[in-house]
Amino acid sequence: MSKIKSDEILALVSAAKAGFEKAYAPYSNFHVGAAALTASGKIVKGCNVENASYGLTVCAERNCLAQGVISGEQVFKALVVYTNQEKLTPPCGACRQVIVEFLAPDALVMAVNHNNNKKQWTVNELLPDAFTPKDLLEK
Ligand SMILES: O=c1ccn([C@H]2C[C@H](O)[C@@H](CO)O2)c(=O)[nH]1
Ligand SMILES: [Zn+2]
Repeated sequence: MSKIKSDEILALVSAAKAGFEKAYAPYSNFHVGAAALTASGKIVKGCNVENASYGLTVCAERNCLAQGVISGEQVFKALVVYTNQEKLTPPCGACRQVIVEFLAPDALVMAVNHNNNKKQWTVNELLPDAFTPKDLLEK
């Protein structure tokens, strides 16, 4: 597991909570925020954005990483997911694949809730034997 400073974790949790406050989830009423620490030390955030055409919903984690890419960042050191659920929210399968694209296998992914309960994984624990950009290089 790559080491992230405790003040960076605090800042990530606070940004993920700010993302959570912006969630657009009128259909599920399941609000999610996410924040990521970029390789250059910036923090980007996201929230889930649902749609009347339910399948078009985009999770907080993917919106967060897309926001990072839009702001010029393509490498992230950690990702935090914030919900107000007693049971901590792990990234869904689609998000795990996108996380693998932009975070190293030993990077930190953490779920946190309104009670400050926390659970953490490495990227590799969330999606072992992932299909990655490297798999595209083989002929
Ligand atoms: O890790 C997760 C899990 C779910 N959701 C969203 C998708 C949908 O809007 C709602 C319920 O699945 O929560 C996320 O944003 N991240
Ligand atoms: Zn997801």
